[in-house]
Amino acid sequence: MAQALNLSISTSHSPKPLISRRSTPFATAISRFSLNKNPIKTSLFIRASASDPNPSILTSDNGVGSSAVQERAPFPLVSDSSSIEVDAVTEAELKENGFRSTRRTKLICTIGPATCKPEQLEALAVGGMNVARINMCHGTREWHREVIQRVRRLNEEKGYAVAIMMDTEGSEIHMGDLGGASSAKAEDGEIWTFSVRAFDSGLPERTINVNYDGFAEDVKVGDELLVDGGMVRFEVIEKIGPDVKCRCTDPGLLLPRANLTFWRDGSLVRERNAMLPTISSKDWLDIDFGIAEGVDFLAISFVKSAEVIKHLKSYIQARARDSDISVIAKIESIDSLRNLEEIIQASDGAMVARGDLGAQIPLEQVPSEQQKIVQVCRQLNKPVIVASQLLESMIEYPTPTRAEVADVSEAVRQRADALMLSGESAMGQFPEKALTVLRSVSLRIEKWWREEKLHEAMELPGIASSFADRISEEICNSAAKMANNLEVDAIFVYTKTGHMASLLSRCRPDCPIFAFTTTTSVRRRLNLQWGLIPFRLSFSDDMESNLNKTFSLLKARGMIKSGDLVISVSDMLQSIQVMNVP
Ligand SMILES: Nc1ncnc2c1ncn2[C@@H]1O[C@H](COP(=O)(O)OP(=O)(O)OP(=O)(O)O)[C@@H](O)[C@H]1O
Ligand SMILES: CC(=O)C(=O)O
Ligand SMILES: [K+]
Ligand SMILES: [Mg+2]
Repeated sequence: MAQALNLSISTSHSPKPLISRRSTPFATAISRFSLNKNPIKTSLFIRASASDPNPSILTSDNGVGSSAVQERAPFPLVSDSSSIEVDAVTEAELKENGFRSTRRTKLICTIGPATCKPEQLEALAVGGMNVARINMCHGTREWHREVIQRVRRLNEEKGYAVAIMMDTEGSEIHMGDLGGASSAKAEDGEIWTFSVRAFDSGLPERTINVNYDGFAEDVKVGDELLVDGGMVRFEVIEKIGPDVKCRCTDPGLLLPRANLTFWRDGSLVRERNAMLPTISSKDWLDIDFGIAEGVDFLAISFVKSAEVIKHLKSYIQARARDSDISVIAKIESIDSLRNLEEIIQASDGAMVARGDLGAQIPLEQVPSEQQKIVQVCRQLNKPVIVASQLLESMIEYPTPTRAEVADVSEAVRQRADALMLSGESAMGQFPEKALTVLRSVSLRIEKWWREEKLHEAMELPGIASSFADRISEEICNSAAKMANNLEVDAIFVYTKTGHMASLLSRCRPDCPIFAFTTTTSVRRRLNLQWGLIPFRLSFSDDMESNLNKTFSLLKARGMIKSGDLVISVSDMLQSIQVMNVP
């Protein structure tokens, strides 16, 4: 499709073009209609066939100079509005504040002891949690199953659409669980023992279990031991069989199962943990559990290569034939940075897991890696999550630091798909307040960027692997551009697989995207993607009737009103339609 597309304009019911086969640029044709203040209904049909590989675009405008829309197609008043499903929180938000102010950045909360009760989960759902994350590093499968069931129940009974993400433990080196204590303080100069021994009768004082049997063999006297990427530091002073004696050099709070890395001569010692599998035997059991429980996303810790993702995806496909669990690659190791593009290409999304990433590369390198990962994901059309320490101080305090707010703003400004709370929501004292901060900072920054038109246009390379996909991609790119130029209120997309919705999201248009999809699982998956408002709706191949149905259902619920300008696209009919809500 190297040459200019042929453009013709016709009424949608007359196959005879008004202006035939003229090479008119999109924008010119459209601006003619945008001047018209009568109800507008404009369609661009792109048709391609095997015999005619050059698609022709037919533009229909049955609104110009007449109120043809109402005359021709009176909209049935459907009283049964229950056949459209949307997240109750989004619905309320749309009713109160209209299209423009809906939040585009999605929010994920890690669920832990501070947020696992039904009323706590509901408070997070009301506060805008789009995805609940459970971390298999902590708690039992029973505990996690209970959380999943509570979230499901909330969705069913109260109309939320919270998706579930299960995060694997991965087989990096972790501390044990501190013998039941919720934390332990390590003071400067104290001597602590890190041991691979199993202690039957409780942990001796200042002793930490290590989960990796090779630990005592691998470390050397003089190595630096970093807990949680440097939150606490030790120096190895002596090895006695399975025990490693260390002196605390940077005091701080030790948390159960915190990650451990060791450094020698200023660089990370990775030979040994490079030998550990990305997905441990425990992880495989957890993954089976996740598949059985029907989680929406599997986040894989310490991914090193695309191979492991492909392997896992084929496993999921064999185990859960009808399910479409998305696999999210967590970028948190040196290897994952090295193989970034192929890992992201193989995955359904990625997470910038800054906690462990900051333990593997110098901290000052994390921001540029974050920006790069966000950019690669956007180019490859994969959702991206920015995670860890966004509001770390809110684990203890009710207000964030200015620096934390600046960090959240930067992730929103980069237009990451989603932001994630970890300890802030899992075990912090102010989970709801932390979520409120993410929400209000997202809204404010998104608004500022739209108003000031500050977003730089990102070069979006073609990613389609077939000609049909390429048409979808062109349609979405054009629809998003038109939406910005015409300042429409919303883009509607009718999509069975969610693909067209994600292509639109990738363009990061100024208006929200209403994504109509037929299945609950696709709808929940779209929850992770920037700017999408997912609805479940049964629809047919007849776009005219789909639109009529949608308009009446949404109007009946007060979510749109007459005169709103929308652009609609679908993956059944390759067309772009522009119209006022009748
Ligand atoms: N299910 C849980 N049960 C108990 N504590 C939890 C649970 N989930 C999280 N936490 C607590 O919240 C903290 C932050 O959670 P987070 O998910 O970021 O884990 P993490 O240990 O930092 O590891 P990861 O690198 O996998 O994110 C944990 O260190 C732990 O103390
Ligand atoms: C989220 C996570 O795993 C990390 O930041 O390390
Ligand atoms: K994890
Ligand atoms: Mg991690």
